[in-house]
Order: sequence, then structure tokens, then C-alpha cells
Amino acid sequence: MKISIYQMEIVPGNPLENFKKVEEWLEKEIKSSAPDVIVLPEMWTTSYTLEDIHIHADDNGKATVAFLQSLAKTFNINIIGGSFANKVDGKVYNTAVVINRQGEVVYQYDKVHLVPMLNEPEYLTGGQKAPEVFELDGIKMGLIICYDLRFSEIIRPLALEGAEVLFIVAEWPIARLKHWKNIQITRAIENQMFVVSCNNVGTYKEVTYGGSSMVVNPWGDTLIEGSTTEEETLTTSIKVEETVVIRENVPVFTSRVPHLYKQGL
Ligand SMILES: O=C(O)CCC(=O)C(=O)O
Repeated sequence: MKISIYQMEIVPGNPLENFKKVEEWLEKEIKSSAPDVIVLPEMWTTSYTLEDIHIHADDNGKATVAFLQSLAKTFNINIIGGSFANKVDGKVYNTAVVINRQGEVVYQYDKVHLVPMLNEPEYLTGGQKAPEVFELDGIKMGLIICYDLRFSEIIRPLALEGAEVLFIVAEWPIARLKHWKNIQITRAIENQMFVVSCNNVGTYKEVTYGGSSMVVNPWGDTLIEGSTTEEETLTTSIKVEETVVIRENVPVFTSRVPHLYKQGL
């Protein structure tokens, strides 16, 4: 599975400019290399323009989803569509969307853990459903948004349900880059899955985002890593079958004793 990550510098508060950027990126960088999946960052239509988020948020995600559906069909590509500010019944959610090559919405997820360090709880409403497994090209996968990465309890169930690839769409500040990189490697090792992340770069309102988008294999090796400052495309291929070999050699999942584990914590 060939994956291309758009480590994007988002134009703050301007969904149409960001639509244009993504379309131009596909034309220029992606069309000829024909990856199976592309990945966009968190809140890629607006960035963290939270004070004005009610103005810029997409009504029921209609414009954003329709735009991504049309790209998926035109370029015959699966899209991990990052996340966007999504206005539903007057509330704004941080919503991620996955679209397959046929332009069908395969999965949609509202960020459950809102990040206090960026004042998200003041402006956004948290999702009420933990992430679930979905499939693209017959491969089971999971998707989380940024701060969710710190919560192993929502990621383990995805691995137990057979996910072999975990996508993380993020706007992760450079101030906590060590956490960003190390937790991804840890999640890959503990769940014996590929971890594929897409972060943004650039500065908005004194917060600088740290790039360093990554692909980590289930052994914990970093296959590719973006710079901390540059807008760039990261492309690599993963062999999803590697998870099977590693799960056989280090059989963590069969060694589990769930009846001893505390539930609901
Ligand atoms: O957990 C962190 O340090 C960063 C999280 C974050 O920036 C986000 O969820 O948008």
C-alpha cells in the first residue's frame, strides 16, 4: 500500500484557499505517483482559528466532504481526509472523514478528546463515540485525531478488532515534539501495527506546529519522517502483512489475560 502524506502549511481561516491548495497538490505531486492513500492533517480547512470557528466551520461537512469525494473519484485514490471544523445543530465538532476510491464515505469520526492546551473545549464539542475500525482496499484500519494519541485506551480496541494501520491526523505543536514522536513509536510497538501520521507546519497565534509526520512500522522503526518546518510530501509503501509475522513472533495478543484487567478505566 503506497501512502502519501501532505505535511501542509494551512492557510488560517480560509477553507476555499485550502481546498485550492489540496487540489493543486494532487495535480502537481500526486497524480503521476498514484499512491493508494493520501493523508491530510487535522483542521486543514481552517487551522486553529477557534475564536471565529463558527463562521468558518462547514455546515454538516457538506462542502468539505463533497470536495474530497470528487477528488477521490477524479484521482482514483483513497483519502484519509484529515479533520475539519464541522457545524451540526449549532455545535462545532472536529470531524475526521475517510473516503474510498469510489467517492464513498467509509468512516466519519468526531474527536473525542479535546485539547485543553489549545483551548479546544471552550470552542468545540467533543464526539461521543470512540474510534472504530474501517476498511480501505480490504485492509482494516483505525483513525484518531491528534491529542487522542495520548489515550492508549481508545487505540488498543482497534488493534484487538484487527486494525493493522493506525492513522493520526494532527496539528501538534513543536513544543511537545518529543511526545509526538515517542508515543507514535510506542503505539506501533505495543499494538503491533503501522502508524501513519500527518502533522502541519507553520505558526498561528504564537503556536508553532512541528511537522515530523511519520510512518512507523510494527517493529517500531521509523520508515519516513518529515522536517519540522517545511511543507512537504512524504511518500512510502508499507507491507501490511508484516503485522502478521510480528504478531506471531511476539504473540502479545494471545498472551493477554483480559479477565484480570480493570474495565472502564
Ligand atoms: O497533546 C498534545 O500535546 C497536542 C495535541 C494537539 O495539539 C491537538 O489535539 O490538536
